[in-house]
Amino acid sequence: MFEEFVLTASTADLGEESRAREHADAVEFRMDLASDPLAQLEAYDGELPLLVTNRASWEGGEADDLGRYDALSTALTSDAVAAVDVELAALRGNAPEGERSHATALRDTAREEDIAVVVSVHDFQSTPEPGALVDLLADAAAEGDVGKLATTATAPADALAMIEATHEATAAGHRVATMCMGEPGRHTRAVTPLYGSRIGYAPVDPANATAPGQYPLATLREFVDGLRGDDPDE
Ligand SMILES: O=C1C[C@@](O)(C(=O)O)C[C@@H](O)[C@@H]1O
Repeated sequence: MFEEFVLTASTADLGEESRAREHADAVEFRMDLASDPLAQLEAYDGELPLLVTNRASWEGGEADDLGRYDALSTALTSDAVAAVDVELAALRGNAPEGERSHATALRDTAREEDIAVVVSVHDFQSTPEPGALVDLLADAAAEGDVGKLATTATAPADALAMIEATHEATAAGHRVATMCMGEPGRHTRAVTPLYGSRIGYAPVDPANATAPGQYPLATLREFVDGLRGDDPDE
């Protein structure tokens, strides 16, 4: 997974998979936003592979912090799960007590099961300058199979910084996924795949966006394929 760009339908409801199938390559299952996520996983009989995310509260999610690892470990036993998201701060140990050992053990389990590890970083306030973004991407990519960075754009220059950092990190050999949150950075979701970003996130139904500035799934698919010049009939 992630040899090429993967468009995920980001959702808390696996029942949406049938509607996502036409446009998405995978589903990001936001376990922290879902009701009874493990029951949903057990009942899942969709076609799209799953990226499971159980975002910690200290990183903008709603999961019970250390408790989320139990649910993630159970999720990794599901055949449908092809990738798991882990926060860089958890792996690097500058997160709350106990995170590092849990995150490392989860990554070990994922590797044993041949499940890809997406190591993520979020900045809900701002977008640092490109050099700092490249450093974050290099750190995240070194800890897993893909280093993912989502920052908040408050001006067009922030979007430009993210595009530049995507290009530089990819040119340096790091496998990354990048995007800006917020209106001025919205277009980065369509454009960074041209510079190497490997994952896109979009809601099937715009009312259920999992981050500010996401395009609806069908729209992002059209933008990414259109900018790449892919033939829509193929
Ligand atoms: O980390 C990410 C990226 C994201 O925050 C976005 O900006 O699209 C959406 C989240 O669901 C996902 O886990």
